[in-house]
Amino acid sequence: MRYLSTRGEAEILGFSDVLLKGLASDGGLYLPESWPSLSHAEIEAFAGRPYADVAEAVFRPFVGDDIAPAALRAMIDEAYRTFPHPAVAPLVQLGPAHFVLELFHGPTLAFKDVAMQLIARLMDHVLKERGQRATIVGATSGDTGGAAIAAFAGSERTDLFILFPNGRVSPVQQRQMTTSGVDNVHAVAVDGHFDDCQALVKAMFNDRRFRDEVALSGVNSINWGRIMAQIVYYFTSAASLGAPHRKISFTVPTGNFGDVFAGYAALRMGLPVEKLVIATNANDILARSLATGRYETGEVHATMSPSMDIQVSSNFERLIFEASGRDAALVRRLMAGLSQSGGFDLPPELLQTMLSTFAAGTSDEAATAATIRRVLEETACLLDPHTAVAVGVAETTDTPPDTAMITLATAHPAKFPEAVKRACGREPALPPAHAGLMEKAERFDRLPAELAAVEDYIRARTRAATAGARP
Ligand SMILES: Cc1ncc(COP(=O)(O)O)c(C=O)c1O
Ligand SMILES: N[C@@H](CCOP(=O)(O)O)C(=O)O
Repeated sequence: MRYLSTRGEAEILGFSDVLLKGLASDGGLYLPESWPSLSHAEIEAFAGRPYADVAEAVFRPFVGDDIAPAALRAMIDEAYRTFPHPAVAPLVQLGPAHFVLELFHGPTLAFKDVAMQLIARLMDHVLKERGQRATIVGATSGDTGGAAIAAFAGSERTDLFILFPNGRVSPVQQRQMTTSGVDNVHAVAVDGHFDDCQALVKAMFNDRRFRDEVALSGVNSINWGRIMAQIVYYFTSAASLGAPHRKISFTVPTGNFGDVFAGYAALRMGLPVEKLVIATNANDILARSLATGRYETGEVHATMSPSMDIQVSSNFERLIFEASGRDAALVRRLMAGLSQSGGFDLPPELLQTMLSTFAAGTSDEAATAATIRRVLEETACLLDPHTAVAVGVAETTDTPPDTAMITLATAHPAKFPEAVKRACGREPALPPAHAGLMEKAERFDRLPAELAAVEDYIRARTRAATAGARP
């Protein structure tokens, strides 16, 4: 499989190069040249199969010949053995036709583990085969950082730098990033919000000299590998509820648009999906864009679902590319508008195409707290605030009676104990495997949201600059 950039001006690459590269050299995001397709018979046969079997079937066409089948399978098995739940991503029934897909059974209790456990292994494998090292940077609003640190901690071939917004992540999220105690991991508290961290990461990729000097790589969902890994659970969950013969919709709590774009990718691969419902908190840029056709960034609001406190939703660019019939010139024009004036208008026919697949809704703070309270009373299920945003939106979305709704549960409630307690009076405890996290000593540095300061910091600490860096 070959991959091309949404902006149409970067070199076309194979899977391993795309994995290491992260962002395309023209500032765009990589997508497969064509969508592999799975037949209805193949999808039906996923029901009841081990998660790793489905993952292998989904990844194979994307990986192509770049990684030997046995090595790929071994990495998949290892990655999903880190999930103590035998189903990896189990479904829990909330109502007659409403199910919650629990994606938080991995090492850091958030859905990011599903992809991160795999791509850390894939990257290490490719780097080892090539005899290279890489410097990995990531921006986080709380969960990507912890998941990346858990996945890359101790890796011989990578140095990992995670930028998180100072004071804007939950205490559990912060400890997951600052207590690893390993030398190849650097947690950095940036004076700003998530969008500043993400802008710094993109600016580092666009600084060619720096990028080459430190052999830069990225693990945010701008990296195609992240999206690929997240496609699997759309297939496992839908098949277990009767797809392709039963109608299924998904509601996805959304920030950077990576997770819901993985659902769109599953649809493009042949999974029949009625609707993909985008659920946002008060940072409702995506819901507003679909309602008005105007994508307009504004103030970031701090909410009880901090991982979704995002305005610049990177993967929306991938959807613009796909829904416009792969019009790279349009993507370039809209993205130029975004950087020049903070917004752009979606052409009306593009908006209509998006609306044929997507719907969107917003849950404000009061509604989210009420959802946590009500679901606990009615089902004894304790939701984290991100999942509660999505459950609230799913319940207010028009769903035909013959359609099952799957809402993605993206984090364990114990990552946000204060917010959950405020909402329903019950403070969720961390699972036993995480006992002691809050007592561990923290190690992190604090930096201004300035490119030069962050680049100097990384330069001084990366080992890729000195040994076998990628050319
Ligand atoms: C718990 C949680 N839910 C939802 C999201 C939104 O996912 P995405 O950015 O892929 O839209 C994130 C982070 O982005 C998250 O950490
Ligand atoms: N919510 C994320 C933000 C980064 O998103 P990503 O999926 O692009 O890595 C987080 O928790 O860090």
